[in-house]
Amino acid sequence: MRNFGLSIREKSIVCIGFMGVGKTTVGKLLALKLYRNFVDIDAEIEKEFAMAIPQIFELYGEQVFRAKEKELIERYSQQPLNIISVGGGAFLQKEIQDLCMTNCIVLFLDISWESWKDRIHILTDNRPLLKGRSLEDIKSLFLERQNSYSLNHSKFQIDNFKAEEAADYLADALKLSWEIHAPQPK
Ligand SMILES: Nc1ncnc2c1ncn2[C@@H]1O[C@H](COP(=O)(O)OP(=O)(O)OP(=O)(O)O)[C@@H](O)[C@H]1O
Ligand SMILES: O=C(O)C1=C[C@@H](O)[C@@H](O)[C@H](O)C1
Ligand SMILES: [Mg+2]
Repeated sequence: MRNFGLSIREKSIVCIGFMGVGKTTVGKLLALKLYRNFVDIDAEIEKEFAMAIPQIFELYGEQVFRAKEKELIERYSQQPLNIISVGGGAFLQKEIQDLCMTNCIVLFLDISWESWKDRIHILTDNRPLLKGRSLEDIKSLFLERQNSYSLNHSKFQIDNFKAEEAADYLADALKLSWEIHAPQPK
């Protein structure tokens, strides 16, 4: 699909960041606030395979998962007016970075390691890349991954925000940028 000519207001918004920072939770709330369609790429992958992510990894392997992740992001990133939450590993693929940076507004949701590690107990079950790994190992992954998220249009530090507050913060920032970029009357 070609989307030449989409204005900044029409472009889809993509939430990136490490596993568990709140892309799905905050993205869903943001979509409600902006009256947009919400797409969670992990959930779409699960629908396509009709199974949960840990089973996809186990049965088909990570490469197959990554190929489907790219295919779906390619589709949704070229549509207008979506709020898209991608998985924590999506930006490891350069093609995905390029697709999102070109077609969408990319928001990096960030929290510090100190805040993140308090969440670990609610995350490990559904995330195969966390399961069975030591805290030290996970910290290394957390730090390694930061480089892939450095390509973005805006970064939001959301450590101290509840999900609802984080969504307000993002919505306010987006509305402000849309006002700034609004066409001026002649
Ligand atoms: N702002 C927040 N404050 C506290 N807990 C939060 C916040 N945002 C999300 N959570 C909780 O953290 C957990 C992970 O959130 P979520 O699934 O949205 O992360 P994610 O970034 O989409 O992760 P993934 O990359 O694995 O898809 C959930 O249990 C959610 O309720
Ligand atoms: O960070 C990652 O590599 C992943 C994050 C999750 O959102 C899922 O996409 C999957 O568990 C892999
Ligand atoms: Mg998610």
